[in-house]
Amino acid sequence: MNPFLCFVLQAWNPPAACEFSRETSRFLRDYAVWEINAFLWISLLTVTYFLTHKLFKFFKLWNQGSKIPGPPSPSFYGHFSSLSNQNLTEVLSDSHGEYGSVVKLWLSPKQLLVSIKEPDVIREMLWKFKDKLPLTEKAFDLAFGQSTLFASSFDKVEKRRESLTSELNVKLLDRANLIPTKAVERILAERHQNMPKGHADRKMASQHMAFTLLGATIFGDTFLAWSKATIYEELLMTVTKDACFWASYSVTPFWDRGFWRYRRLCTKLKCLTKDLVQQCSKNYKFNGHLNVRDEPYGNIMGMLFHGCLTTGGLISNMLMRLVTHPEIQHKIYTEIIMAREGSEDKDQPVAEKMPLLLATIYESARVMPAGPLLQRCSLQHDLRLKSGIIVPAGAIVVVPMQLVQMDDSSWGNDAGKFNPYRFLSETEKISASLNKDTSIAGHAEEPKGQRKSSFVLNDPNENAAFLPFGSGTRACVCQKFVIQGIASLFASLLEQYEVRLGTGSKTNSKLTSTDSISQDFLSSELVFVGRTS
Ligand code: HEM
Repeated sequence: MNPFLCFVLQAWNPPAACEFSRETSRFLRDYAVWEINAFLWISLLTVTYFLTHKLFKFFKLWNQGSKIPGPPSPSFYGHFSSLSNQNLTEVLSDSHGEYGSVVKLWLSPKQLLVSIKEPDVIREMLWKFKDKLPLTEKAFDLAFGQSTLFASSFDKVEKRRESLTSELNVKLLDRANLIPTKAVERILAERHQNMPKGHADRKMASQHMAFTLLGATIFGDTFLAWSKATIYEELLMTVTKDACFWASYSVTPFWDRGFWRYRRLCTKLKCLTKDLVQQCSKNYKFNGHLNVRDEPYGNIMGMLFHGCLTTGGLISNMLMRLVTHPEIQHKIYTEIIMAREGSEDKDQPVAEKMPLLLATIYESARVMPAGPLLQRCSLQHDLRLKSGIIVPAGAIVVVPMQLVQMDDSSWGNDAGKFNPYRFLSETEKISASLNKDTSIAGHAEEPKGQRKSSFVLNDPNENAAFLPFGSGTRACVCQKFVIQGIASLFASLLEQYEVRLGTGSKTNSKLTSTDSISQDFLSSELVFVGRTS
């Protein structure tokens, strides 16, 4: 009989009180032993289930991973140690060369990396795989707080992605066209103040331009008058620089003083963001992205960080290409002047009328993508690709951007050269009066005096290997908006200034050709020479 029932029945027999107290203590002891045993059994079963499940997942990953082609693991710990010495893109390039378009590498016994190089398989994967690596979400959460835009799981970001896409690409697109003029004026005025001779460090100047451009477009004119913008920019960059480091701890390092110092900087950044939003809401009626009642500040800070880093990178790369290809810079300038003359509203350049400028932006994004890899993972399910390869749940799937965007089979023999004309189609018109030479270095010149070549811009996304903004379910929501903003920025900038390389700039001595896309500037000082001076 159940000991508890015995206890209840005996409690109804008052004469046996002494016997009863002995019985009671025995009962309580038995009951405690019984409870402890039950608890131990349940714990044992739970731990066994948990470990078996982990072991099962581990063997499944090994089994399915071993069916994907790739170099053999140098040790039980995988390729990770060799990757730290060698560049990951180089290792992937060698592996793809030897094992085909889908290859695997073991990063650790439990971490499988699958790299895909074939554009059609990449498109398929980027549509099917909807989750991103949890580490990215952890870093964003730590630095900026909860975000519904940069979370790992697609379910968490789906709704906010949709609303932001329509907001940015419709309502803010007009502003992206208008604001840059004011932003550029502000940027150049600041630069004149700080550097009277027009000199500027390329990377710093690009980051600042991106920050001002994004801030002014997202927050309106008030941003340009905000007194704390400089501190905010510095703090944003400091906080984001260390986010991945602190997020890489599997147990939050509460014992580390550095961690608490970092947390204090994050709180300061959040306070400044609140201040900015409050300042701006006095002048604008915000909905969607700045309606802080239902929008976490994490989204705003995350957008500013990602936007500044990527847009700054693209602006910097554009400047580098323009100074090393002055003939293209000159042609873009001519294009801007012609677009201005043809436009009814002289203050508003129309980006569509500047195909060469747009093509130069696309080509700059192709030759130097914002990051080395596009990453995805499937948190729950295995995924079968059309080729028959099964990518097990939990594997990290990557696209090596440099390899895909420089591949001869997708871009032709000149894939390794900077050539914006690859995004343009030529339409020939006979013209005796206009006699402009539209060729660039490496292109056949046309007989002068008879023809005028004009160009139309092709849709760069027609080429499946064009991926600077990603593709598929988690693609960047701002492609249209960013391209428009950068085109307007450069239209204003190049109309007023010619950009040249400063005398203090040092290029990588191993690479001498100006056509080499991998040419790197160890330090690059730019000079902005006023067109009217
Ligand atoms: C030159 C500028 C930019 C580049 C090159 C760029 C590039 C990218 C890339 C490569 C991704 C990942 C796509 C993928 O995995 O398929 C991404 C995601 C994203 N981008 Fe951008 N981006 C730029 C600017 C911006 C700006 C200005 C904003 C917003 C203000 C923005 C918002 C986002 C968002 C919200 C995502 C996350 C989408 C998700 O996880 O679902 N991007 N971007």
